[in-house]
Amino acid sequence: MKLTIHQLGVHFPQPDGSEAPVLDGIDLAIPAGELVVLLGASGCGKSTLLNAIAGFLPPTEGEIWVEQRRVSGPGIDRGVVLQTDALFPWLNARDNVAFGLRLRSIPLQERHNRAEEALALVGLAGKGDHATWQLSGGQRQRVSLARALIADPDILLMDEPLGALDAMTREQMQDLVLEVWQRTGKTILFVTHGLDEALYLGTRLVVLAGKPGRIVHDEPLAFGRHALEIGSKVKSLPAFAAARERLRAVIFAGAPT
Ligand SMILES: Nc1ncnc2c1ncn2[C@@H]1O[C@H](COP(=O)(O)OP(=O)(O)OP(=O)(O)O)[C@@H](O)[C@H]1O
Repeated sequence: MKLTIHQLGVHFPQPDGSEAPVLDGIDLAIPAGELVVLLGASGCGKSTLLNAIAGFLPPTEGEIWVEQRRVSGPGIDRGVVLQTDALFPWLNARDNVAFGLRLRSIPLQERHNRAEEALALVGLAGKGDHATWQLSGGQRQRVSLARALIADPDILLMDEPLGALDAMTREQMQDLVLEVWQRTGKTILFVTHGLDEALYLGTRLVVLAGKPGRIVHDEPLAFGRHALEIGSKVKSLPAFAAARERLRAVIFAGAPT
């Protein structure tokens, strides 16, 4: 589903009664099926942008559209995965995944079946009965991803979902994100601090910088599609290293290009 952001601005009220602009003049059109990575220095407003798209935060200015529907709050067309998994410790993996369906009064057997399907999609087939404490950090994030996928949202919003994982698990999870993206065709907006991660995953890189945050760079990427064929060897390609060096300069300069 196409996501369109038009002249988005977000201001936060300050203790002295003034308003601090955090995002300004954000224009972004994301066609269906893209995997857009959003990169930028800490505090430039990446999470704020994601929260506004999720409908958790009303924009001060501008509009957000999913196809022809204007975003005015959270909706099942947008699934969210955050850095901390926020699983319910009193529920097993399957019931954590199925929780949203329970709220929508979907019958037990259907909830169960759909949760098992979602768990299989993230590589956790047969782990539905596991308690959350039996799961590793990577498995917990897989459950979070399954929980976001179970409602079959058109758009997945992922805010540093791999940020708390160790390096090896993080690499495995990057491959999982690519696999899920390929298998489901979802439109994904993926926030990260990691330039290598951004290059490895994205079909497009959007860089946010400044205070208030603005889009200072936007370019298509091809490594993610290539990684689906040759895996992490993509990271050893000279073109990958060259892109990393060029984009590092763009990001550190924080300057419009
Ligand atoms: N609810 C809030 N009220 C006031 N200011 C806020 C609020 N939420 C975020 N901010 C401020 O808005 C700015 C952007 O925060 P945001 O979390 O969106 O940045 P970020 O790019 O995601 O940072 P990081 O990479 O560190 O997660 C920061 O200066 C932050 O302190």
